[in-house]
Amino acid sequence: MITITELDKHYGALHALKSVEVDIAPGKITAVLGPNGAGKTTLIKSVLGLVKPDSGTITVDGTAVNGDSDYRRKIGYMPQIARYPENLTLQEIVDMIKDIRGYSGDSGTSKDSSGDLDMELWDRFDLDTEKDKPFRTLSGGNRQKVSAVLAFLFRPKVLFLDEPSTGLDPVSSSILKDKILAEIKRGTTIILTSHIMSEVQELADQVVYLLEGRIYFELSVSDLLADTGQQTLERAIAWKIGQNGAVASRNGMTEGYEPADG
Ligand SMILES: Nc1ncnc2c1ncn2[C@@H]1O[C@H](COP(=O)(O)OP(=O)(O)OP(=O)(O)O)[C@@H](O)[C@H]1O
Repeated sequence: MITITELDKHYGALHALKSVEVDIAPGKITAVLGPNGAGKTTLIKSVLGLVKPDSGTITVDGTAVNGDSDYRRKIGYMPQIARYPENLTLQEIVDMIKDIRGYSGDSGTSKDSSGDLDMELWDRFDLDTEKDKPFRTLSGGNRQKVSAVLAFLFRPKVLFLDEPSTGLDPVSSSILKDKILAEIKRGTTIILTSHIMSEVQELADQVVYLLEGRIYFELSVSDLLADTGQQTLERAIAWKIGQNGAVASRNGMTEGYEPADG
């Protein structure tokens, strides 16, 4: 579904992505993991066309990202921090996004008549009660909910969720997880980042682990648990990083270290 080859990105002197190669399988949940500053958001934003890589190629569903902006219509994106015009109400923000995407007419939300739009999260988060509030007055969690609604709204084929549960209460976070799992049944391809390993273990099929801008390993969650003999993803990753890290330092490698196969 998404193929990334030899992707490189510098921010000034900082080498944020180093010859990154990834193949994201269709219809699965892939978690892009790694420590703070590893390059996860840069990688995701490169696929979204929000960051311009120095070199390399990205194709989404067969379309080269640089050559065609229409591929973005297939993509939903829930950013790490939701930023929308602060003075618009929640309803106005949804209407604005619908306008931009060429949906007209019905200004309703949960009662959208076209049926093309997915308002399930709007209803489940009970956002009708918040719809007339300006965005600047919303709590952090409610901002996240708006962001989640907009990511799913146009029934995208590919969904990017950057730390989706941050700021959500447990009930809302469960609602969002149910929605993510339901989308997978519909055949959507989902890429998420998270620092909550229990959440990743619950949701993800595949893990792509980035370290200092490089792919450190790419494995299925089940293989990662089996290979490391650990019960939890958190322990499995700590084990793998510890083991590979020890090998790397024994060999005097850090910056240019190539991880062991799998
Ligand atoms: N616009 C920018 N200008 C300069 N440096 C940037 C910019 N965006 C990111 N960086 C740097 O690039 C590196 C990778 O950042 P990125 O946000 O991709 O990391 P991340 O893995 O998503 O981190 P986190 O887990 O903290 O969200 C970091 O060192 C960051 O400071």
